[in-house]
Amino acid sequence: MIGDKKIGFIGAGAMAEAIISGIISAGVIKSDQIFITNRKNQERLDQICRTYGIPAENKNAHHVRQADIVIIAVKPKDIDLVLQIWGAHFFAEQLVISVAAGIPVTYFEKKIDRVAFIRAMPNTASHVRLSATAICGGTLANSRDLDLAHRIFCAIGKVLVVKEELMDAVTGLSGSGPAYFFYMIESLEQAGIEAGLSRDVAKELILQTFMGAAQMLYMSQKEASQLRQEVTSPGGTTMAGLEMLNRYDMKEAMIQAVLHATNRSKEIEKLYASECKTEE
Ligand SMILES: NC(=O)C1=CN([C@@H]2O[C@H](COP(=O)(O)OP(=O)(O)OC[C@H]3O[C@@H](n4cnc5c(N)ncnc54)[C@H](O)[C@@H]3O)[C@@H](O)[C@H]2O)C=CC1
Ligand SMILES: O=C(O)[C@@H]1CCC=N1
Repeated sequence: MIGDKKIGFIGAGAMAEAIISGIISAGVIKSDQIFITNRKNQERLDQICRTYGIPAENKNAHHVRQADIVIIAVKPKDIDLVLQIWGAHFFAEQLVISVAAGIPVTYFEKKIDRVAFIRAMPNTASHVRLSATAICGGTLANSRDLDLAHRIFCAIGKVLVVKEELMDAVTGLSGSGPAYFFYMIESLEQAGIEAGLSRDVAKELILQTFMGAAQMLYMSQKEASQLRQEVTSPGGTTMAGLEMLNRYDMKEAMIQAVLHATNRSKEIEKLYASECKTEE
């Protein structure tokens, strides 16, 4: 799907691994088309290469620099160092995709003005090709670049092209989203145990219930609220359970979680956007 193009990863952490795992299993790329580098942690690089069949010689910063597409997957705090070290090496025909939360595309463009940048916000479900990814392009990113990014992320889930101003909300909702679900599952596991089930049984029941409910909603024309009502018999067990979720204001907790995460992304963005201005 992306032909013989090479993809280079700067950063070999959780998000890089999720993307690598997804694109290899989707068959969009062969392992030997992937190049990767990581700061300091050689063991981590070795582990990723072993797991995904990436040839040992591809763990090479020089090769990553030569890749057709470079995916920057380091924490926002490490972006500056990456741009310092790598900035001079990016070349005009390259497409650079950043998955860093909160870093505006203009920040990259101010530092390096000859390269097409795309900001992407996937999530770790890329691993299993079920990511929800949003992308937006910088000023030099043309439709061919967006199409290329679209094809990469489409292979590992759903892709939405959004205006950059929406990226913080995307980050707070679906970028961080898997963590909210894992947290709910952790809580439900504990609940199952307190209700008398073993951890294994509780986990199996919850997982199947989540997958079933998600699939039902996905396939149905009905709203979540309607499906919820169909589970809730008057005076029954679900009503008793939901009463507690309302008493402890679970809805408000979820809303605040997403808004707080969105604001955190905005804070990071402001930090970098203001730095762009002072450099003008
Ligand atoms: N983990 C997640 O669920 C998601 C993360 N992201 C974004 O992806 C980026 C990476 O996040 P994670 O993978 O979770 O972080 P991580 O900490 O697991 O991985 C980052 C990796 O980058 C390496 N690194 C740091 N500086 C480097 C440099 N100068 N050159 C090469 N490698 C360097 C670190 O050694 C580390 O292995 C972040 O910007 C985050 O906002 C986006 C969506 C979801
Ligand atoms: O927690 C974070 O900052 C990253 C961005 C989205 C998910 N993880």
